[in-house]
Amino acid sequence: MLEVRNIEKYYGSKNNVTKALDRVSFSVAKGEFIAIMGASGSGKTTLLNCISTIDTVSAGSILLDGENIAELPERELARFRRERLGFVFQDFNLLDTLTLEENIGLALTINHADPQEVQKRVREAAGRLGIENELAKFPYQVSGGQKQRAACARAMVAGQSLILADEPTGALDSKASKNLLEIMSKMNRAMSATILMVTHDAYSASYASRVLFLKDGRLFNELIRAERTRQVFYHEILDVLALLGGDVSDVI
Ligand SMILES: Nc1ncnc2c1ncn2[C@@H]1O[C@H](COP(=O)(O)OP(=O)(O)OP(=O)(O)O)[C@@H](O)[C@H]1O
Repeated sequence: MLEVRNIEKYYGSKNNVTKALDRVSFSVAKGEFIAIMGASGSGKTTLLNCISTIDTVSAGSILLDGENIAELPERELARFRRERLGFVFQDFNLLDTLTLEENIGLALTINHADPQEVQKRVREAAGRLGIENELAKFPYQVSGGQKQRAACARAMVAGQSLILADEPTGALDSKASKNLLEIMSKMNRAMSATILMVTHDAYSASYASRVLFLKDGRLFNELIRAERTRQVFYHEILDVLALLGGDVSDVI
């Protein structure tokens, strides 16, 4: 469903060019849970920003459900993001003046969905994520973990094809992180949600079904979990990170 073909991304001008992505190619099947890892500056966020249409590629193409997103006209980008992509960011990105219920249903409301249908879908998603009793509250009235679960509900409530998560556990303590990762892997297994998650944390990555490693803007390696337990997979991820170099204490 997602095909990244030979993408390159340069920043800067003539005399001062940074090659952030260098001929990166991979594809993602529906229902995969993919983690993208790599040292600081390896291009993870740039890759996610290009896929989310927040940034544009310098060369190559990105196809989502067969559609080349680089060719989408500017005026269609907002709708494309709202309808096809779900976002989960480190800092939650919920609107402070809306309740969790309103936040989760925002994309549907903007699309003029029937209010009763919005309410039904929001409650269903909230129920799956265990925040059905928090819906009337504002973001400042709930915990970080609950905020992030609301962000996950928002990311899937409109039937978005792809959930993009950038360091989703970055602002959570270890208990809330574990809880969120279990929820994400449940969304992935039970609802076939397709998830692409950037993380520098091996523990978070061990919940994915496949891990892509970036080094200096290039794909360096990939690991597939297959039937291995999460614990075994976690140790394999640490081994690749050690190979990648850099400070291991920086990545666990
Ligand atoms: N807007 C920009 N202008 C110029 N250079 C940039 C810009 N954004 C990123 N870069 C450069 O591109 C490279 C990749 O950056 P990117 O943010 O994608 O890395 P990352 O792997 O997400 O790092 P981190 O883990 O620290 O967030 C880096 O060398 C960075 O300095």
